[in-house]
Amino acid sequence: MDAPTTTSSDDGTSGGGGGWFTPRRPPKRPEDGHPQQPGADAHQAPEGRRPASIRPLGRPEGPVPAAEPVAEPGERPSDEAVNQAVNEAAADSADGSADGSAGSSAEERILAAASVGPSPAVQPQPTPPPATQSAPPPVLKDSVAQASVAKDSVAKPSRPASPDAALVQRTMAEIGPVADQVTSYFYALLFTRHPDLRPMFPAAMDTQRDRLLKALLTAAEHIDHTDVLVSYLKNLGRGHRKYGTRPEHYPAVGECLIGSLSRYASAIWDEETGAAWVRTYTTISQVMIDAAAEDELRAPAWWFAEVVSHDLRTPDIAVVTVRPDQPYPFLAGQYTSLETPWWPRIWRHYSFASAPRSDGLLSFHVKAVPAGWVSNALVHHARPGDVLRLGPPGGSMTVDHTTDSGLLCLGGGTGIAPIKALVEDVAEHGRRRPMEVFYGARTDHDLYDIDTMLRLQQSHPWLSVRPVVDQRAHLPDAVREYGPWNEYDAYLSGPPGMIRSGVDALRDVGIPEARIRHDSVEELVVAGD
Ligand SMILES: NC(=O)C1=CN([C@@H]2O[C@H](COP(=O)(O)OP(=O)(O)OC[C@H]3O[C@@H](n4cnc5c(N)ncnc54)[C@H](O)[C@@H]3O)[C@@H](O)[C@H]2O)C=CC1
Repeated sequence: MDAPTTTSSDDGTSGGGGGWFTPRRPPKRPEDGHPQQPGADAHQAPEGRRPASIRPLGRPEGPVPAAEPVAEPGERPSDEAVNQAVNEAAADSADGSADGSAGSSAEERILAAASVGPSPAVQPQPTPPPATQSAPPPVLKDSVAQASVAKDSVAKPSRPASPDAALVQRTMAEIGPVADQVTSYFYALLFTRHPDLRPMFPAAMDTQRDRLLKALLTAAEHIDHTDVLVSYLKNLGRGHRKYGTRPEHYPAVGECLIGSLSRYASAIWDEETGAAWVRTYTTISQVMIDAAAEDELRAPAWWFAEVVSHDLRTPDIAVVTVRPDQPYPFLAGQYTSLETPWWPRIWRHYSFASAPRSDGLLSFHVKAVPAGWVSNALVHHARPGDVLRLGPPGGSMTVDHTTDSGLLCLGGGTGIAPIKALVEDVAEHGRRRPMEVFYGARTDHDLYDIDTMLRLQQSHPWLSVRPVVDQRAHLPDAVREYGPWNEYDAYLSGPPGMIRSGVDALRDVGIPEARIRHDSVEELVVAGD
C-alpha cells in the first residue's frame, strides 16, 4: 500500500495532480532512456519538463493579482480568469520580484512558507484573513509517500496556520459534507473540458475515481506540514510518471479543482480564497513536477515484471514472485504500485515480502478480497509468464541502521510480508538487534507464513516470533503483555483497524510516536483492493 509511515508515509505514488505554469525548459530524456515500452498505454508521453518558478506559498509581497481566479458564490471561475491569474502569477514569480526567492526550489519555498506567521521577515498578505488555529490535521496518506507520518500520527501544528493554509482549511471544512459531489463534479469538469485526459484514468472510476482529488486536497490541507508534505509530494510526482502525467496536464487539473471547490464552497469563496488555492496548488504542482523531472534522469516511469512463480498458500492468499525487466532498487519495508493486464490503469499497492535479493526477484503476498479486482486477478488468474507493470517504490517503513534499538514488529494477516522483509534486512546487516515479531491472524489456518517466520527465528537468535490468533488474544493487546518496549522502534503492518489500535497500544506502553512506523491508513484502505 502507499502510505506514510509514522513518521508514516503515503507516498503518493498513486495519486494524481498537476501545476500551472509554463515549462521553462524542453523535456529532457534520460541519458539511458527508458524506451516507450510495448504494451504501454498509447497516451504515455515523454515527461520531464521543468516549470517556471512560482510565488512562494502565502507570501506575496505585492497585492494579489487582480485577475486571480475568483468565482462568485455559486459560480465556477471562468477558464479565462483562471488562466489569466495563473499566467500573471507565473510571470510575477518568474522575474523573482515576489520575495527574492526566485531560483529557489519549490521545496525550499514550501519550507520557507512554513515560517509564515511568527517570522518578522515574512510579508503577510495585503488583507490577510484572520489567522486561525489550524484544524486538527486531516488524514495524511503515505503516500504523501516516504514522508512516513501516518495520518493518525501527523504531528499537531504548534503554530497558527499560514494565511493561505487557513483559507484552504476553511474551504476543506466547507466541502467536507459534500465531498462526494465535489469529487463527481471535479471529474466531470476534467473529462468534459479535457477529454484527452480521460484515457489516463481507469475505464471504471468507482473506487479509484477520487484518488487524484484526494491526494491534491490532502496535500493542500497539509501545506504547513512541510517535512511530511515535501516528501509526500515528491513521491506523488514520481508516482505519476507511470500514468504519463506531463507538466502541461497540471493547469488543466488545477482549473477543474478550483472550479469544483468554488462551486461547492460558494458560501465562503471569495477572491482571497481563490488566490490562496492558486498559490497552494501551484506550489504543490511545482514540487511534483520537479520531482518527476529529477526522477526521469535516473529511473524508468514503470517496470515490466514477469510472473515467475505463483504459490497459492490458502484458497485466497498467493505469494506472487516476479522478475522486473530491469534492476528495481528498493528498501526492505517499502511497497510498490502494481498494475495487472486484466485491469489496465488500476494500480494497487503491495509491500515487498523480501529484502532486495541478489537475483533481483520481487515477491508479494496477495489476499483476494471481495470486490478487490486487482487482488482477485493476482490470486486467481495470474500465472507464470504473465507480465505486470510496477511503479516506483515508496514508503518509509524502513529500518534505521544507524541505531542499535530493538525492533518491535506487528504484522497482521498479509501485513506480515514487509515485516519478513525487515527481518531479512536486519539479518543482512549483521547487527544483533533484538527483534520481536507479533504475527496476528484470525485463525491458525490464516497464519499462512508461519513456517517461514519460525524458520527465520531458528536461524537468528536475536529474533522472536509470536503468533497471535484472534480466538486467544488480539494483536495489540498481546503486545501489552510483554515488554518493556520503551527502547524499541515499532513497525506496524496490516489492516487499517489494526494499525490504528496498534498505534494506540504502542503509545500506551511508552513508545514515542516518532518511533512508530507504518504505512498510511488511507492507502491501506485502497490497498485492500
Ligand atoms: N505495509 C502494510 O501495512 C501492509 C498492509 N497490508 C494490509 O493488511 C491487511 C491484511 O488483511 P488480512 O490478511 O485479511 O488481515 P485480517 O483481517 O485477517 O487481520 C489480520 C490481523 O489483524 C487483526 N486486526 C484486524 N482488524 C483489527 C482491528 N480493528 N483492531 C485490532 N486488530 C485487528 C486481526 O485480529 C488479525 O489478527 C490488508 O488490509 C492489507 O492491505 C498488507 C500488506 C502490507
